[in-house]
Formats: sequence, structure tokens, C-alpha cells
Amino acid sequence: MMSATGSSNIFWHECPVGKVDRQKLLNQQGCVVWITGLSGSGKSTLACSLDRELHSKGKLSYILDGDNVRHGLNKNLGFKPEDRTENIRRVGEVAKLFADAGLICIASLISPYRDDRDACRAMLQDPNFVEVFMNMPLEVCEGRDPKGLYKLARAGKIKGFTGIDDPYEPPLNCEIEIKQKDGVCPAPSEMAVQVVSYLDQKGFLQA
Ligand SMILES: Nc1ncnc2c1ncn2[C@@H]1O[C@H](COP(=O)(O)OS(=O)(=O)O)[C@@H](OP(=O)(O)O)[C@H]1O
Ligand SMILES: Nc1ncnc2c1ncn2[C@@H]1O[C@H](COP(=O)(O)OP(=O)(O)O)[C@@H](O)[C@H]1O
Repeated sequence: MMSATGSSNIFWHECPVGKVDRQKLLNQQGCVVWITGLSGSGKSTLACSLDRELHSKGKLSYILDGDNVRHGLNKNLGFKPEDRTENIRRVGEVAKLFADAGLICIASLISPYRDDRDACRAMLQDPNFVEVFMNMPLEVCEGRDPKGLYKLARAGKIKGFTGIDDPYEPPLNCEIEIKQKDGVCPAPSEMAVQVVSYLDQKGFLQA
């Protein structure tokens, strides 16, 4: 069946197998876990740990990592505000496709601007967009500095580095916040368990 969309001469093609059918096959609900936070806050670490945890439970997930996507789909984008916005928009659209495929899509990007993340939330419709805020102090992220980028940013060798001379707008209403307890960051497996518990409680881990 075909129906017209807002764009002229472009039609939406419906197929007989839908999201619900795919979800039944996978025994899970397609959704997006969107991990946001400063560079070095542990986004990729949580993404990998969560992916492993879900895999061990027989759940199908897939990671879209900012660094990795910038090697291909988004290789033409830099870090100017409009490029970051386009980066988030594209990843949001791809994540939406993965969720429609029935997967638990884990998007791991700095995604510094609230409006861009909210646009992805609106694209996915609320319950299917789970925003995870890596609420780590800048000093912790900068102290880790695994790629040496903060050092370069402090030396003025990278301009517009998030948290140094470019803004990070923390979420106002995220579903999950990962933060230090008594000055100690939870272990990667603990962070993953926190997210899996949320997904389980909300019914995403069954059809
Ligand atoms: N100017 C500037 N600001 C922030 N980050 C920078 C910059 N230049 C390069 N990098 C590296 O790019 C990684 C972030 O890419 P993202 O796609 O997640 O960024 S964004 O969401 O579009 O803001 C980020 O990776 P992570 O450390 O994994 O966050 C950095 O390694
Ligand atoms: N929960 C954690 N406890 C201790 N170290 C961590 C934790 N999460 C991440 N790290 C370390 O911090 C550094 C940055 O983590 P990473 O996942 O690459 O962050 P991001 O993807 O946000 O840039 C890495 O060296 C990683 O091993």
C-alpha cells in the first residue's frame, strides 16, 4: 500500500511484516538507549558493557558510536554547531530504523545540545527513547583523557572542544542518570545493570 507524505512526489511504502511481527520474533521491544555526556565520561564503556549484558540475556542490540559513525556515514561532518546538529539528526534517524527493526539501539554520542536530543526523542516517541546522562564531572573526564584531546584543547590546539570552549547542555528530564557515589564512579558492569533493570522494568525485554 502507498500513501503520500509531506514531500511532493514521495510516497511511503507499507510492507506486510511490521515492527510488532519482528518484535515477536525477537521477544523484545525495539527502542533507543541514547547515551549523552562529555568526552571521557564513559559513554562507549557503558555502551559496550550494556551490549554485552543484553547479548548474554539473548537480546539483540546494536551500538551507534559517535566516533565510529564519523568514520563512515558522518565522515563529512566536523564539530561546528551545525555539523554536530546534523550528526545527531542522522544518527537519530538511523537509530529510529534500528528500533523499527526491533533492535535495542544504543546510541553513544556527546550530543551536547538539548534541542538536538529532544528532536531525536520526538522522532522516536517518548517511551521508546531512553536518555542516559553520564553525569561525570569535567575534572574526572579531563583526568582520564584517554585520547589526549583535553590536553590539546587546553593548549589551544583543538578549538571548540566540548566542556572546554564549547557548551554541554545537560538533560533536564533524562530517564537514567549515571553518577559518582561518594566520589567513586560505578563499575562498567554496574552501570549496565542499572540500564538493563530500567529496560526490564519498562517491558522492553519481552514482546
Ligand atoms: N571539538 C571536539 N569536541 C568534542 N569531541 C571531539 C572534538 N574533536 C574531536 N572530538 C572527538 O570526537 C568524539 C565525539 O564525537 P560525537 O559524534 O559524539 O560528537 S557530537 O555528538 O557531534 O558532539 C569524541 O569522542 P568521545 O571521547 O568518545 O566522546 C572525541 O574523541
Ligand atoms: N565506570 C568507569 N570506571 C572507571 N573508568 C572508566 C569507567 N568508564 C569509563 N572509564 C574509562 O574512562 C575512559 C573514557 O571512557 P570512554 O568510554 O571512552 O568515554 P567516552 O566514550 O564518553 O569518551 C576510558 O579510559 C575508560 O576505560
